[in-house]
Amino acid sequence: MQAAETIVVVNAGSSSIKFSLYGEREGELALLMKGKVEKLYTGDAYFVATGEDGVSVAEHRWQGAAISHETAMRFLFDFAHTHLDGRTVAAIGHRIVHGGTLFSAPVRLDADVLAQLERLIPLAPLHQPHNLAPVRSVLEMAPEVLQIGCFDTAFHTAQPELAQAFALPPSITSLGIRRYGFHGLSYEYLASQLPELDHSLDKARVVAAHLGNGASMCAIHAGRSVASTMGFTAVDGLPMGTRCGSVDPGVVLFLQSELKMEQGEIERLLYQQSGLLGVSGISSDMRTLEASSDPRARLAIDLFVYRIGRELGSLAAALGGLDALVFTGGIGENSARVRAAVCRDAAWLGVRIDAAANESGQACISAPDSAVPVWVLPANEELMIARHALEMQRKAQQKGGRA
Ligand SMILES: Nc1ncnc2c1ncn2[C@@H]1O[C@H](COP(=O)(O)OP(=O)(O)O)[C@@H](O)[C@H]1O
Ligand SMILES: CC(=O)OP(=O)(O)O
Ligand SMILES: [Mg+2]
Repeated sequence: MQAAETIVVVNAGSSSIKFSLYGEREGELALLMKGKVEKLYTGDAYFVATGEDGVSVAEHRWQGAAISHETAMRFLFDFAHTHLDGRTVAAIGHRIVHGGTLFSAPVRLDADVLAQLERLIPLAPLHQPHNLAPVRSVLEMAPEVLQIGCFDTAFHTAQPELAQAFALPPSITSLGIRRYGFHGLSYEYLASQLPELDHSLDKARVVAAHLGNGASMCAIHAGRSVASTMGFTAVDGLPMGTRCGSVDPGVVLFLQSELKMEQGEIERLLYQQSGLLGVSGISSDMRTLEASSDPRARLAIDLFVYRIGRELGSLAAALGGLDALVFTGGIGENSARVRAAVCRDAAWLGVRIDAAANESGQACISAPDSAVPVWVLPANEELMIARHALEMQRKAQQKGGRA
């Protein structure tokens, strides 16, 4: 990458869109600017961008109007475009939630790849359409721009066969109906950071909890994914902001056969009307629930914590032990209450936290006598995407140079 070039990163989550601009300094990626639109669809969305010194450079609020991914994306593209500071775009790195069976590593996004990824929209309806829409817009407006897709599923392709399998006949499994796992860019980033915090963690058995609007947990052994709570789709596993997490598949059959619900209604129920929102009837947002004295808000948080505890036991079993526990994501990074409750329930694993360190937001929140160190690390899917995009851009340049 040249000094006057930048890598643009776009990360469309279910309730937020994040973007970053990276330059290169002395061979290393350097963050120039980042921003995000949060609380999409709530009527309370806001945008904030910060410069390389972390100081706010712009803010915007959409009071009253429920902002969609499309509106937020258009706003962010305009914003990024006017803040390129004369730099040209070396590559755009996109987070793509589902890579299916075809994509297990970053890939150049062209019309053919895009068509293959669009077929996966039903497997990630809250994400894939919003991940792909900006790719298509750029392909139409500026087809010469290098666009790189980085997949949430890719990190989990290292999992053993058993961890990826459903107990279904091979005729079904062979269609790609198996467990994939998501939030892989976040876990890949954590796996790259942990040995920097403590070098003994490079071989460790770690359970990482990415708790955001989408929430999952991952068992990581020596930096590789071993098991995850999410499966074929990102609706599996933990309850989330609006997603139900694991339910007995018999529930879906019952909704269909006895309640006569249509496929679209069932999808809306499981993806958009369940989880924290469905249980509380109040909000999908943990901040709102924590501020509420309504017993239904309490119940939603309790169920969230209970299910994290159950999955922690299951993932520790998949690892054959537990050497570290890590929290990340909007809730994992910011909710001392959720972390304290999860760690209280994990006392049987020897987990003990330092209440003051937890409340004050330290990186290491375990007590000195905890059998398992507990870390809180900010998610940085954008940096992971930028690393992949830079590597792909260098390869493309070498290839171009040889041609
Ligand atoms: N200070 C906080 N305390 C508790 N929860 C928080 C706090 N800040 C953010 N959150 C929660 O984080 C969640 C959003 O997580 P985030 O990772 O940003 O979302 P996404 O999955 O869309 O990327 C919301 O439930 C929000 O309430
Ligand atoms: C996969 C997923 O649930 O992503 P997010 O947390 O960004 O919604
Ligand atoms: Mg996210």
